[in-house]
Amino acid sequence: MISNSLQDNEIRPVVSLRRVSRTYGEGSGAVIALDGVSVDIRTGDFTAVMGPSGSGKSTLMNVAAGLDDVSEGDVVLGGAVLSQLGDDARTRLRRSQVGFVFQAFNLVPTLSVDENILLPFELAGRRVGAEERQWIDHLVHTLGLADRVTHRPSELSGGQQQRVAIARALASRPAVIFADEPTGNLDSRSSREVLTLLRTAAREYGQSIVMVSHDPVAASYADRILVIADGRLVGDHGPLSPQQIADLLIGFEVGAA
Ligand SMILES: Nc1ncnc2c1ncn2[C@@H]1O[C@H](COP(=O)(O)OP(=O)(O)OP(=O)(O)O)[C@@H](O)[C@H]1O
Repeated sequence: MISNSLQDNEIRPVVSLRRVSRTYGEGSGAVIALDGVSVDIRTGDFTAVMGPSGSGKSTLMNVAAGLDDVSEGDVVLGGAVLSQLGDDARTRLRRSQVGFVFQAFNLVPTLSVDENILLPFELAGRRVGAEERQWIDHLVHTLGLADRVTHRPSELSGGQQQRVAIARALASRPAVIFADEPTGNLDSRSSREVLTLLRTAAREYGQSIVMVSHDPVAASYADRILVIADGRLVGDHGPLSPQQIADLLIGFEVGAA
């Protein structure tokens, strides 16, 4: 059963989806990627979004982050209804409220580690204040990147590159970070480091994180696990073990067949 998360937590959710549908294409070729999804993403939670391939996970992330439009329903991010904002206002809101971590790291190859981490400030046309600089230095140290700040991404391991991407996402303290398969390209040791880091960011810094993943081990680090199948929200769980998550997903793969 899907719990009513508003009752579970009195703090305002960081993102709310209200009866959100997203259809791609038209007529007989139309694909319903999301079908009437309502969910509150709780502030300070590390939330995993799971489901079979093609179930709508990336679409959910893209509409929740304001990267894609909804066909029906509303997304409320940082107190604003995204569909009521023009493109510029939405871009500004995204820059100030949202951080991203992707499987492909998305670091700028010609910039150093430090410059990559500062990129969101550059894009927002903001100067880094003294307190922010302290926070970034703290992140760089905590993430074991202190002796790498002048290096280029190509000089780092995959795990180190992903840590830079996470430092960049955390640097401006966005309201929410969306991570799409953040450990997809990493070996198991680097994956564990990155997942521990995301969990620590939620627990110690109150950072809200939404992670899309196929991997039951990755999702076992989360506080909450949402399961999507055929564009619908079909499960909403507290922390589970990798085995419990794998069993859940097998149920949906079989159910969908
Ligand atoms: N731009 C698009 N145009 C047409 N169809 C799309 C588009 N984006 C997604 N879809 C379709 O919408 C459905 C949901 O796709 P989505 O990428 O959200 O699934 P997913 O759960 O993230 O899949 P995967 O785990 O394989 O990445 C799929 O059937 C997909 O083919």
